[in-house]
Parts: sequence; structure tokens; C-alpha cells
Amino acid sequence: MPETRLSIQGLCRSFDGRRVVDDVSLEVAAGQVTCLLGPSGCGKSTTLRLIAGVERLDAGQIEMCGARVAAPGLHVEPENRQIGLMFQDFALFPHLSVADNVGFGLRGSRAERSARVEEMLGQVNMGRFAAQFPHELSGGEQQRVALARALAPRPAIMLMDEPFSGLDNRLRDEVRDQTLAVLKANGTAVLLVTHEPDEAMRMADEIALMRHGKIVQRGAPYNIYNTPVDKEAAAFFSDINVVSGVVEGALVETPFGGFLAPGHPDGTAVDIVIRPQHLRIDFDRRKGGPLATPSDGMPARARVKRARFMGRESLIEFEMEHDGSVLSATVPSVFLPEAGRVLWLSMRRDRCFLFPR
Ligand SMILES: Nc1ncnc2c1ncn2[C@@H]1O[C@H](COP(=O)(O)OP(=O)(O)OP(=O)(O)O)[C@@H](O)[C@H]1O
Repeated sequence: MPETRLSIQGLCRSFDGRRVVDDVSLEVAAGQVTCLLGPSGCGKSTTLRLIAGVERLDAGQIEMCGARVAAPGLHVEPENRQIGLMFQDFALFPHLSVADNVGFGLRGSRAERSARVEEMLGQVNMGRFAAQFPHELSGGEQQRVALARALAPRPAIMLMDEPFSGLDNRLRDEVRDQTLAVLKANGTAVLLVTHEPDEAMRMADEIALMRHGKIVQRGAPYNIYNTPVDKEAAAFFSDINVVSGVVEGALVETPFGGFLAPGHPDGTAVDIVIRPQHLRIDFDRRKGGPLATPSDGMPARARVKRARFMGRESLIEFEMEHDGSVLSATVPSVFLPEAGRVLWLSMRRDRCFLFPR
């Protein structure tokens, strides 16, 4: 087991009587990337600022490498915490060369410092830019220098707040992957704040999903995506379709057939949730519609309302015949049915989530 580098417990912080960070606990181990993911205003940045020590906590405690750095009545200053920081507006020092930027926070002899600068610039493939100044670099290059600068003093923990949001789309993926490789090679414990699910899925070993100041779910990207704790958690990662019903005898009857609802008492109103890419579309090959199956339930008739070509995939909106509700499906873009066409939709049982309303 890699050692735990960062451990926070019961972290709380209020502004003007409003709890912005509400009982947040998590750990990050050496070599691990944890993404704090959530909508704007949920308290991610404040959590990071508390850990960095630029904000003071109201309750809870923070430990770094086994030593307590913050608790009520205890506040170790940011420069004495073993952290590296990277923010969206990461601002390199404009009047210093690339090499001097990276060497800025380093201690030791001149020879030691310049060896470390060279090593770090090599890691981010920026060695040949050592003598240049920040304004002579592209956004992606500046970002790589900022990463080298943050990692040069060998911080035990790296705190990153939306570090890639200043980069354009294409460059972003590339810089993300390079950054991840360098962080992993250094074995740093990383806590990265983002509001973008794609970024979290791409970068994280563990995602901590945050809402209204609380962590509502923690887990590997695969688990968070495939076993969301509630409808909002499901909806955070993609559009969703919702079919509502009521439990009777551990079963919810819908036009898509019955859904098992063990453990939910009779009369419980529930939402059955499925992502657009998991709706199954069938043609009416035999009159009367496709057969029901245990894995897909009962197909329901739907009329194509609108089909849009989106490049890699098509987005099809269906109006359901039984109640006029609209469900969306995404399919590979070779399939683009005309509006008005009648098709059959079914809900793959292993891809549905059932939540009490
Ligand atoms: N110093 C402060 N004084 C008063 N309110 C604050 C302060 N810092 C943050 N807040 C409030 O706390 C809430 C959470 O802010 P925070 O920046 O942590 O959210 P966030 O999840 O990082 O959102 P974003 O992605 O938009 O930055 C917001 O409503 C914000 O206005």
C-alpha cells in the first residue's frame, strides 16, 4: 500500500453563516490522483484553499505525511506545508527566464539547483527553452514550465485548481496526458479540482463528487459512472432519460415492462434512469414489435421527433407513443432515421439505475 500523504477529516468552513465546506473527509496516497469534481460553487476551491493553508478552517483537521498542519487553534503557514500549487492563472514570473522560473523556490547550492532545473525541464520536454522568457512560449508550453516549477522542490502533495481550463480543447488533452505522466513519474499525491467530468475521468484514480459543500460519492471513475448514488450524480456525467413509476410488491410496472425494486416499500415513487447511449432501438421486423426479453424488458413504441448528426454519433429524440414523453438516444452516426419514423425502444436492465424520488 502506498503511504497516505494527505488526510483530511471533518473539514468545515462557513462564510457569512453559510457552510461552504461541510464535513469533508478524504485521503490521497503517494502516486495517486484524486479529482474533486462538482458544479460551480459547490465548495471545491475552498476545500483546496483550506488544504493549501491560504484559508483557515472552522472545524476538522488536515494531516500531511502524518503530521497535523491544520486544526482548530493550529495553522501551519502555506510555505511550511509540503505542497506544490498549480492554478488556472498560474502566472509564471514574466521577468524571469524559464530556467529561473523553475529554480525560483529551490534551496541548495547553485550546482544542485541548476541540476534540478535541468532535470525538471527535461521531464516536461522544455529543456531547449531554458533561456527563453514566458511571453515567448505558447499556452501549453507555459503550462509545462509551471508544472516543472511546481514539482521542482519535490512537494509531497500537489494541489491543482482547474489547471487546464486556460488551454484550448485540442491542446488540453495533450497537456493533461503529459502532466499526468510527469506527476505519476514523480510519485506525487495529487488533489485536482475540476468541474469537468471528462477531465476527472481522464485524470483520476479516484473521483470525489462534491455537491453543496459535501462529498456525496467517492470511487474509481468506472464505479462513479456505472453506480451513481443518485439521479444528480448520474446526470452530472451525461444527459439522462428518466422514467417514473411506483413500487408495488418489489416491482415497478412501466410501459417498458417491470423493473425489480427489492427493498423499496410499496407506494415508493421511483425514477428509473438510463443514459442515452444505453437505450436499445429496434425496428418493427415482425408486426407487433420485438419480443420482450429478461435483459431488455418490453419494447415500447416511439416516433422519431428529431435526429441530429453530431459527427461521431447521432442524437435521436423520440416521442413515446404511450404518454408523449421525450427520450433521447445516442447511436453511432451511421444511423440517422427520418423524423416521424416509428421504432421500438427498450431499456437494458443492466444499464438502468433506480432511485427513490
Ligand atoms: N472568501 C469568501 N467570502 C465569502 N464567500 C466565499 C468566499 N470564498 C468562497 N465563497 C463562496 O463559497 C462558495 C463556494 O465557493 P468555491 O470557490 O469553493 O466553489 P467552487 O466549487 O470551487 O466553484 P467554482 O468552480 O465556481 O470556483 C461560493 O458560493 C462562493 O461565493
